[in-house]
Amino acid sequence: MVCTVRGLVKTYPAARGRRGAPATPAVRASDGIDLDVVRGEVFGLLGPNGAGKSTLVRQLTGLLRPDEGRVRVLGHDLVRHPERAARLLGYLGQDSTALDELTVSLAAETTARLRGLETRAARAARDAVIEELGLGEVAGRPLKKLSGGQRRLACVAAALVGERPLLVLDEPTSGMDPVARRAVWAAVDRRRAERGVTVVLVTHNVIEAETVLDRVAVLDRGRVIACDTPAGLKALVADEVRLELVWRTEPPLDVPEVAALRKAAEACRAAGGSGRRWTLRLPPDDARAAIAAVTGGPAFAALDDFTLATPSLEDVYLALGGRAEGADGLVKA
Ligand SMILES: Nc1ncnc2c1ncn2[C@@H]1O[C@H](COP(=O)(O)OP(=O)(O)OP(=O)(O)O)[C@@H](O)[C@H]1O
Repeated sequence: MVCTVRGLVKTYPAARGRRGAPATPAVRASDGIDLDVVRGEVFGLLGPNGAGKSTLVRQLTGLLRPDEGRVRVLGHDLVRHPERAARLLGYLGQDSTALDELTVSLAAETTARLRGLETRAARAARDAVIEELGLGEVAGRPLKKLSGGQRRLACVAAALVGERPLLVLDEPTSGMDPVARRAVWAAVDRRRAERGVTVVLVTHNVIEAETVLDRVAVLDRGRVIACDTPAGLKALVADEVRLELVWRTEPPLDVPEVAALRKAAEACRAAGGSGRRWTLRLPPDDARAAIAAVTGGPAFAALDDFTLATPSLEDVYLALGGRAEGADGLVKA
């Protein structure tokens, strides 16, 4: 086992409001979390904004001390010895400004040196990761002068450089274009395949979650509400399909079938079932009947588009009772 978490509890204390700002209540951001991550797997943490994902990974990396519970990484107790984390894992936080003044090249080289590589080895590792992530053109520029996506990519390069048996990446691809995202996932996958590196990954992006992750823990309000393979999680909602309807302007609610569907759309409001775009989760037969109703009758003129899809992790998340406002974040990211 690379990483074991038992009974993890972390409460951020209440804060008094200052200068007219409202007081904030205490938040139990980790509420009794148990997790086991095995060697060589890409383990995802999925959940809405504020679910407690970053709080969890910051405790996994020794940066935040839990109130209760145990964190063991590669045999080390990181609650008692948080300083050991730096030797064991490569961490990419949500916003990393520490490297801002350095050039991409120096950021990678310095990190490699800090991880114990000799000068020559550090330079070789630097060149390899810059090439691997397609950063060659911007290698000589300081991070603070790069675009958001390039900057993030440079931080990924620094997180990956050197040989760490565990990588903890908090939304590594946020703000990146598809080419950069693909390069990051390929780099992660290569480390897993060639070196047996284990990866713990926070992501909002459901598509990514389905393609790169071996297992996923779904977090909600500081608790793990499900943990399985993407396929295993999807089996939870296998008897449903997702129907999306897009209306040209206002939905024709005077058509009885449409008015009836609105109720189902509101039940799925979390996924955007209001306004012009409706998302419905229905048993296959009901979805077929709904399509017949909106494409065959007077509603058709008002319909712009529709799609029918098998369930995604997002549907699983909703079926598990995830919060409405969070699901949006899951889809967009
Ligand atoms: N330093 C802090 N002080 C007080 N409360 C905090 C602090 N950091 C996080 N929180 C609260 O703890 C909860 C969990 O936050 P956390 O950042 O772990 O969530 P997250 O799942 O990573 O969210 P996101 O997807 O938005 O990054 C939230 O309610 C948040 O407001």
